[in-house]
Amino acid sequence: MTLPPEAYLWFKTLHIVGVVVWFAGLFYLVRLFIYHVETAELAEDLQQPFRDQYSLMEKRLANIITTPGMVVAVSMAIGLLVAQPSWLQQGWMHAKLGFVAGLLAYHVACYRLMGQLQAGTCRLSGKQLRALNELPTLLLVIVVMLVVFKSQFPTGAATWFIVALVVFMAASIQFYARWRRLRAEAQAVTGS
Ligand code: HEM
Repeated sequence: MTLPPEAYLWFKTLHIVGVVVWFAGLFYLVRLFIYHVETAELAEDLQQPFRDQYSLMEKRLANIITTPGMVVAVSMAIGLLVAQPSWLQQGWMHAKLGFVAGLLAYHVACYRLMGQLQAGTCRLSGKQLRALNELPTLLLVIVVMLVVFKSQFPTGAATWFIVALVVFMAASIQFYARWRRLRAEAQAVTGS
């Protein structure tokens, strides 16, 4: 079967739309997990109602936005490879597929975490979840660089860029954790 020439551009359009929806879902999902674990800081009588609400929001976000986004992104990517199989002979595509496998593993891990949160068995802290939430950002940057630069991937500059990004993310998480601790201490002193 020969595909019409514009099929490739349709696959690419829908691939990019799928990727945007998938990432929007992944970013917001782990943010909800953070709010979910931090319900432990609320007054006793508020904890369960908030947990129930976050569980519902997580389930809907994962099943109605995140997973459908992933299915569109991956199925359109398969369409792109069928329309142009020569991509599969290029090194940058092998690297991209490796990072996408990592992203799929992250997607599965989010579902496992969601189950643990709903069962009340999640042992991760808000700070650990904030660090986890940075992982898809790194994968996004690397995959977009691969697909844009392709065989001209600037390995040296890209490595420095990724290292700077990781340092910036780690520092932001540490500063935010410290700010939260100081704010909690100040509130305990003033009783507000
Ligand atoms: C299932 C795995 C994937 C495969 C097999 C795949 C394959 C492809 C192919 C063949 C193209 C067309 C390249 C071109 O025409 O220049 C493309 C474009 C693109 N992909 Fe993917 N992709 C996958 C997953 C992803 C993911 C997870 C992201 C985002 C993190 C992503 C981001 C993009 C972007 C932004 C473009 C447009 C690049 C451009 O037109 O310059 N892809 N992809």
